[in-house]
Amino acid sequence: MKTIHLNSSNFTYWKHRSTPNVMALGFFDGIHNGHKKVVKTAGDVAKKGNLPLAVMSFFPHPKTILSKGNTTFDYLMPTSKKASILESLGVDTFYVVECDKDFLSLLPEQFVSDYLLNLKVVHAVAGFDFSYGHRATGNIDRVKKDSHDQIDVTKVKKIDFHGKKISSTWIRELISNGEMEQLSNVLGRYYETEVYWDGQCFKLAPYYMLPAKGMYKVAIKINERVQETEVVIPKNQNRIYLTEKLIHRFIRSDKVEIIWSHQIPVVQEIHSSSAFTV
Ligand SMILES: Cc1cc2nc3c(=O)[nH]c(=O)nc-3n(C[C@H](O)[C@H](O)[C@H](O)COP(=O)(O)O)c2cc1C
Ligand SMILES: Nc1ncnc2c1ncn2[C@@H]1O[C@H](COP(=O)(O)OP(=O)(O)OP(=O)(O)O)[C@@H](O)[C@H]1O
Repeated sequence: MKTIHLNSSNFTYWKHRSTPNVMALGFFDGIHNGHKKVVKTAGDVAKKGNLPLAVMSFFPHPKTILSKGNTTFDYLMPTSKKASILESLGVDTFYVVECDKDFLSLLPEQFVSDYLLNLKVVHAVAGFDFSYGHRATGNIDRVKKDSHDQIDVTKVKKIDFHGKKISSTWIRELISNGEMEQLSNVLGRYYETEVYWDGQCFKLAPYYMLPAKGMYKVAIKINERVQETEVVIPKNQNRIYLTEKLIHRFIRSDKVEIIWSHQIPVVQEIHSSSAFTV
């Protein structure tokens, strides 16, 4: 899979290199079951038409631009992690459009002509609630008309869990409440974060979300070796402490992933001093 970071300076270059394709549209933070359905639907259309499968996402998230940096935005995963999951879903080209004020000001019809038609999209796939264009007034039903019938569309129906729409927003809420077990049901897999060892504890790599303070059952993956253990996140600290000495000695450069299983109820207040370190 090729990941292409599109911006106003390189757009013409990539436009000339694009070929007719089927494209799935959306931000896709966390790649939950709803997102997977959208990408798989686009994949089926691509296969039928013998066309490559593309995904278009944006960075940073439109909300960070619209709030003029006034609200913090918790990403579920960095673009690189999104890319590796999309690759596993059979995506050929992953476009990440640089999101800025000018991009967000595009009228829906401009977005269709400048981005979709120019990148030779012949079929666009998005969920029932995908919005785009100035004041978010564009929707997938408009794409066909705005492209003068050059782009066919498929709108994916709502994927829910026990009646509630699966969304990145809901997943963020579950993480900030430490509801990791429920989160795995909604996400369709365990939440995974990359972390790094600072000599005493783990710190979260950028663009991942730290669960609420508490004790958690996790699996720690180091260079493909997986070990189950428990970790503690103390109050008001962006740190993750081990509760037992692990045989493995972490090196600062180790690529470590934490796979979050569930929260363990604890009676007393958790302080960092109560957490052992290796
Ligand atoms: C070209 C383009 C222009 C957009 N302009 C706006 C805008 O003016 N106002 C807005 O609230 N959202 C705008 N959005 C954001 C989308 O409506 C939507 O919120 C975004 O794609 C992220 O999806 P999500 O909020 O479902 O995660 C725009 C998106 C695109 C692709
Ligand atoms: N539960 C769902 N069922 C069907 N389609 C979905 C679902 N969730 C998202 N999509 C679609 O997947 C694409 C990417 O969605 P987007 O990133 O906006 O996700 P989201 O989970 O709704 O995010 P947020 O909670 O931030 O609004 C869009 O086309 C969107 O319509």
